[in-house]
Amino acid sequence: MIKVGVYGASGRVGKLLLEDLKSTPDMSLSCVYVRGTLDFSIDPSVLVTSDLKSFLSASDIIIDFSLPDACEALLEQATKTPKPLVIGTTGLNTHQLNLLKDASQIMPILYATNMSLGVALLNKLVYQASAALEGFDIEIVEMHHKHKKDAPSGTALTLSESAANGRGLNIEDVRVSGRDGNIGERSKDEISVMALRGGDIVGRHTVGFYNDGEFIELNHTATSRSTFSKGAIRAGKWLSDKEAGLYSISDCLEL
Ligand SMILES: NC(=O)C1=CN([C@@H]2O[C@H](COP(=O)(O)OP(=O)(O)OC[C@H]3O[C@@H](n4cnc5c(N)ncnc54)[C@H](OP(=O)(O)O)[C@@H]3O)[C@@H](O)[C@H]2O)C=CC1
Ligand SMILES: O=C(O)C1=N[C@H](C(=O)O)C[C@H](O)C1
Repeated sequence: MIKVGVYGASGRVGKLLLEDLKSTPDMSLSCVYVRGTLDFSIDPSVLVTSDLKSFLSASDIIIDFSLPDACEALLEQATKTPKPLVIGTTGLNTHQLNLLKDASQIMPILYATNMSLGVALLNKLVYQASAALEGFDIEIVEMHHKHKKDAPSGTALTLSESAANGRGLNIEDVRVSGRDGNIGERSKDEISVMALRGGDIVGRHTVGFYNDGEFIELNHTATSRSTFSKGAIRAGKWLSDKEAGLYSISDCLEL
């Protein structure tokens, strides 16, 4: 039985992880980290703690869906108490991403901005389309619920990297994240990533390739947040016996 610790357990995805783990063979919830008081009931066998060291020690693997600063604290403690980590938190800054990479030298870490099978495939398709559709303008639009804090979404940023890689470009050189005012014509290589927020949209990503006379749009829509929690649990099972290293969702899905 793989003992799972959930970080961000009171959140939208965290709560689903607790539910989904109940029906997952070979895995059980061992521990949740909470910084305040728990406002829902939980099996008394599960350790509820606000001490990161105890949290890590009580689990065989950790699944994290929290916020960037919380993820940073987890990574810092994990370097002293290493465990396989499935990280789903988005909006990490450069320092936090570097911390994650460094930590992966001493423990296996699977970092995915989107845990769904569909988006993992979409990234491959975007890379191929970007390489094949020379001269087409690439524009990415993402839509999420009004509570989402980071923008653009981690998924959209990863998709923009796939698109840039398909063209042999560095995304940092070509990404545009907003247009307003008398900005002039679109430049040839720019890849725009635009964020819309509203209501309860779980997650929608469209990558468009636009040319004179035709365009193609590749779209993925998550209709249930369970897609992410189930995907993270699948990733955790896969990661539990891996060597230290940084893994992607494509590694886990063998895409
Ligand atoms: N990779 C993927 O497939 C997906 C990634 N995400 C990402 O996962 C993250 C969580 O999303 P979501 O569940 O919607 O967010 P929520 O805001 O609903 O949940 C955030 C969780 O993190 C906890 N948290 C916040 N700050 C801290 C802190 N400083 N220390 C400890 N815990 C903290 C919150 O606890 P508290 O109750 O105490 O505030 C809460 O449990 C986001 O970054 C989101 O973008 C979301 C969906 C899919
Ligand atoms: O915050 C969310 O909800 C989501 N966040 C992830 C992201 O930033 O890409 C994944 C998913 O789209 C939902």
